[in-house]
Amino acid sequence: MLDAWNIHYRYPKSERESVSGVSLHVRHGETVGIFGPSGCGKSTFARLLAGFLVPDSGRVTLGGDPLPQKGRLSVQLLFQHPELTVNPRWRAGKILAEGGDPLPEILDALGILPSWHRRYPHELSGGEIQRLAIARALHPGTQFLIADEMSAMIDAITQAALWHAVKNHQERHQMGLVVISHDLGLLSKLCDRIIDFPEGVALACCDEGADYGGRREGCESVPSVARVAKPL
Ligand SMILES: Nc1ncnc2c1ncn2[C@@H]1O[C@H](COP(=O)(O)OP(=O)(O)OP(=O)(O)O)[C@@H](O)[C@H]1O
Repeated sequence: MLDAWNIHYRYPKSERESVSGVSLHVRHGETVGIFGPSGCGKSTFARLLAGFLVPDSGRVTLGGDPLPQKGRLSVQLLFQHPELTVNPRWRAGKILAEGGDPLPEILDALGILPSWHRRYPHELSGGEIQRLAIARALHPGTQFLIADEMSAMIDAITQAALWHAVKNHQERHQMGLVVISHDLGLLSKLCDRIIDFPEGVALACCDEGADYGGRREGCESVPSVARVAKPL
């Protein structure tokens, strides 16, 4: 499991906490959606969950141990703006190889063409760079993937193809998936459960035909998602 235990985090120049007492527990093979208003700390929490930031208090564990500091990251994070996560001086082939040899079926599923390999990021579209970032992140060694507004800037058809590739990989490798999005429709299609951030209560049960009009009403509380003690 990937576990966040009562996480608190305040940015050095900020007077208030951006994440305040959040806990989350994600199982292998499970997809958890995170939904919440702008500025409530979702992206900060994603960075904490992936080990990009270190909590002021609380802890993140993977299989009960602290997140590994060395080697290939077992928890991968994808952002809305993939161009910020690739080295602009590297060709696409080198970017892809950064995460180990990319799986041919992943390249195929994501529609990554061999002709892209010699191009620099500025010679690719935003959607094409996002495909590189996804291919780099999807590796048999990736136990958990955190997708922070990964497909927000992508057209609906490409978005569907990318999520299809991610979900196929998840099924094959029992990867845990955390999806952060403002799009409740997308979350309802992808996720086993959705939580309302930062309160941490179950927003909806993702049964087929679930009615999101009722929001919190009628949803079972999810014991693995603790309530936040203090709202932001
Ligand atoms: N580097 C930073 N330094 C100081 N404060 C920051 C920094 N990054 C984010 N914040 C603040 O932390 C709070 C949470 O930001 P965060 O980006 O995590 O929210 P979010 O829920 O992901 O928002 P959105 O849905 O708009 O992407 C905000 O008040 C933001 O201004």
